[in-house]
Amino acid sequence: VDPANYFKDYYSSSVLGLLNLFELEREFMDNFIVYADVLQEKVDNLKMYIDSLDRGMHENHKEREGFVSNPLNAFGLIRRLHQEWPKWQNYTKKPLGVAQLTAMEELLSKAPEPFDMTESLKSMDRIERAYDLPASHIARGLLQNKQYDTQLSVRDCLALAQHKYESGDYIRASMWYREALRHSGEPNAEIINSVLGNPLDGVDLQFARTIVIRGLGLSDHSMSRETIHELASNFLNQSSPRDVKIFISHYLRQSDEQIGNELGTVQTPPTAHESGCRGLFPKRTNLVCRYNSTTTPFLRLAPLKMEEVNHDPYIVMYHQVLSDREMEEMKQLARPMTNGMSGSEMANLTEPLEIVARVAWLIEASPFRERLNLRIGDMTGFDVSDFKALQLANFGVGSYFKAHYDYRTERVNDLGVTELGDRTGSIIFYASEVPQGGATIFPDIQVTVTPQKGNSLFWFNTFDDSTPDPRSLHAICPVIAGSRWTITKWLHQWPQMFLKPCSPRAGERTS
Ligand SMILES: O=C(O)CCC(=O)C(=O)O
Ligand SMILES: [Fe+2]
Repeated sequence: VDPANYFKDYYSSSVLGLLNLFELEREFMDNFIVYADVLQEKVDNLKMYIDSLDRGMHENHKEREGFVSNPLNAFGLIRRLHQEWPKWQNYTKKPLGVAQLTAMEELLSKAPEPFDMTESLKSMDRIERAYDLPASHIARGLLQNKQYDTQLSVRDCLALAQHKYESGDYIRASMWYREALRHSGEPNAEIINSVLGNPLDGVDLQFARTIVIRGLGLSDHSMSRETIHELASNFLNQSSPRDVKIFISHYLRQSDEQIGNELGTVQTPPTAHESGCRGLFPKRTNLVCRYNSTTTPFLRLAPLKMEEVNHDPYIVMYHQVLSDREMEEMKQLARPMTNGMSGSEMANLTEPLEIVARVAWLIEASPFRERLNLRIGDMTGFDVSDFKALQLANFGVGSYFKAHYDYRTERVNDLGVTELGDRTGSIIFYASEVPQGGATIFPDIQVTVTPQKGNSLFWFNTFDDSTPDPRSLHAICPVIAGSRWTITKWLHQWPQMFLKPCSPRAGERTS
């Protein structure tokens, strides 16, 4: 596949793509403003001419007769209509801002396609669910405990409501319809709606339908989707618009009374995965920080600050092992990045992706790569000289990596590195701050690791006897805000033969 086709026109999965879109909108607005100015100038000119005429009011017949009886007025009248007005009429017809109109059309041909729109709806949904954020908070710019000074518009809320409705999530759909109706509306809504259409047209009916479907679904689990939708349609067909309004306001009053409930939006207990992302795992105690000055001779000179994250399986965080300069260097090397799929493959996906992020492999030697590999060797004691490539990843807003194992599975076999043996250990460098979300979690052992810029996380995926340790299951929670950069390296089994000899698993030791 031509790398140019990877993800080429899709903006939604990375901050880099969104920056391009931000530029696109700015350029569009620049042209829009010039176009509006040109129009304004024309309006000003037309008014100026009218003002300059000073023909007088001439309210009644007698006054008008007096006016045309004056030879100067009569002459002027004839000459104007013969000579001037045709020219002004021509002026009104003159095409305006043609260059801007063309530019705007060209810019819009690069606007996000439906696929991008769907992806960003899915991203919002992922964030909403993973962190159980109430629609009322999101709409007002409150994400977890952080208040942003941005709000969603009525149209934003409705697009989200419609998406939930279409994906069969009637609980969240009703929350979002509710937010749309509760919205105070935008200034100049009347003028804007005259162009865009009134966003609230038909919303009452759609909201009522959602509430009815939701109610029916909750009350009788045996009913099929078709039956539920049919019953809802029958009910609504018998209702007048007034009935619908009353029905909705009754529902709103009722759910206002449950507003205290809003924080626990959907009343199902969180999965281990969700608990991890929400930071709900029990706090660890007996873990320690220490300096590692023994792995290699180098560390006797420059000891590393290590924080034990988990004893068994062993997980450790190294503090401040990547400099700001190196992080910048890495981002330069990371272009162009792909998600490994072509746009049309992405668009035809029916299953959720395992990973939504941009990834690049550093295959070519560079001083940066050699330096990092040396450091990894120093930190972990692993020999990485047989597999020098580094993986760079950028996770944009809403991006995630679903729970997976790094040891040999179908997925890893595909990568053709199996001759080096299994991925005994994994190490990642957090190369950016992630303001919200994007934790690395190990749901089975209840470990959540918050990315900290410049730090590095190392863990074992296999037992000492090199068999897979399923407790190494891990995932990346959806990024809520920020751009998450990482460098990943898998540490393979065979090159470690003499550095980390296999030993029997603790439970199997016979003596
Ligand atoms: O970036 C992370 O936190 C983990 C990355 C990971 O699991 C992987 O690349 O296999
Ligand atoms: Fe992984």
